[in-house]
Amino acid sequence: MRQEKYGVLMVNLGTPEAPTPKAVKRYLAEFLSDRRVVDTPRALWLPLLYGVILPLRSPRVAKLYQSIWMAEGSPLLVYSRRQQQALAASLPDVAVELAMNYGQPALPQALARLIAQDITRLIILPLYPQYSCSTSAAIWDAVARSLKRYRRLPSISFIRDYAAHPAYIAALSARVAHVFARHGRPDRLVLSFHGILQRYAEEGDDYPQRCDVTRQALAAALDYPAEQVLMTFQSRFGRDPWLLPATDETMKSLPSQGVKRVQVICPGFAADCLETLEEIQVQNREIFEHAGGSAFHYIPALNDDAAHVEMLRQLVMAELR
Ligand SMILES: C=CC1=C(C)c2cc3[nH]c(cc4nc(cc5[nH]c(cc1n2)c(C)c5CCC(=O)O)C(CCC(=O)O)=C4C)c(C)c3C=C
Ligand SMILES: [Fe+2]
Ligand SMILES: [Fe+2]
Repeated sequence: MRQEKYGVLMVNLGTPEAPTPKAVKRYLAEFLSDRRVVDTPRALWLPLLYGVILPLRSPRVAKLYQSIWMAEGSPLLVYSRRQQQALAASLPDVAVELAMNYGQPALPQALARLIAQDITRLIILPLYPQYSCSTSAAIWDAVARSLKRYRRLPSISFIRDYAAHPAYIAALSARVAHVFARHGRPDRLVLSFHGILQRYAEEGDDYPQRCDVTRQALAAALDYPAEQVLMTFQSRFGRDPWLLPATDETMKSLPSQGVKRVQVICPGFAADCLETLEEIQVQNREIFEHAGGSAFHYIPALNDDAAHVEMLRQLVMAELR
């Protein structure tokens, strides 16, 4: 029997290299050119992207990145690196690489580093707990594209998602229970997930169902009435309908329904980033308070929490058998 050599490729979305309009433009151009993300015909989309969206959006979004930037860099990359280091330490005989699907560290080079170590089994671990065509499948495409240049391929496992994995739910519920203990139980626990186009779900993406699986499992783990755990969708982009209910509209309407105290967690984000630290913790807090809410607590992402790293280790171990 041949000796197996395992390699894990952890992949997240990607983030600009600097909080400047130029770096944000480069990042958005790459990300928003992926057909898995925006599938509008290129002849319509590219003039709009390069002529309107990138020039207007890049300077505005760069300012937002400046407000969350850490001493070591973009939070998404800082936390992802820490996750990679902790996972590598917990799996001593496995090569663990981190890649971003857009920007740095680039996926083709991370994959090349694994292949150079003569791995026989490759485990692709998208850091998206709930599958979506716009994220997880985009990683699948990128890996397949990169592997085209190699003559000898390893065996490959693709971890499609982990929306209801017991260790994921346990890590989330420990995070929430900690905040309950500190601030009391809120009137509603809001789970805000990144949105996608409604049309993608109608065409077969089971992302909203996977988000709901997480919602129900988390409510059960917390022994909390499922109807008091709301699922909302944030970060709307463009004019076509996105999944509903929208996080911002929900925050605007809850206080008038007597919901004055909320706690908000974003279970779809493995690491804190612009979408959680700015859009939720700053913008949505303001919306809620402005509408008459009295207490808004943001519950941080799992980041490099020990329970999160243990969950990632279990996901990988299940593929090693
Ligand atoms: C059509 C556009 C987009 C789709 C579809 C989309 C899906 C999607 N995204 C994430 C996770 C992240 N998105 C992040 C930033 C971000 N997302 C979009 C657009 C779409 N996302 C944009 C334009 C941006 C950049 C910021 C902005 O211009 O508003 C990030 C954060 C990156 C960071 O650097 O901090 C993450 C993470 C998921 C999970 C998802 C579908 C399920
Ligand atoms: Fe996004
Ligand atoms: Fe956003």
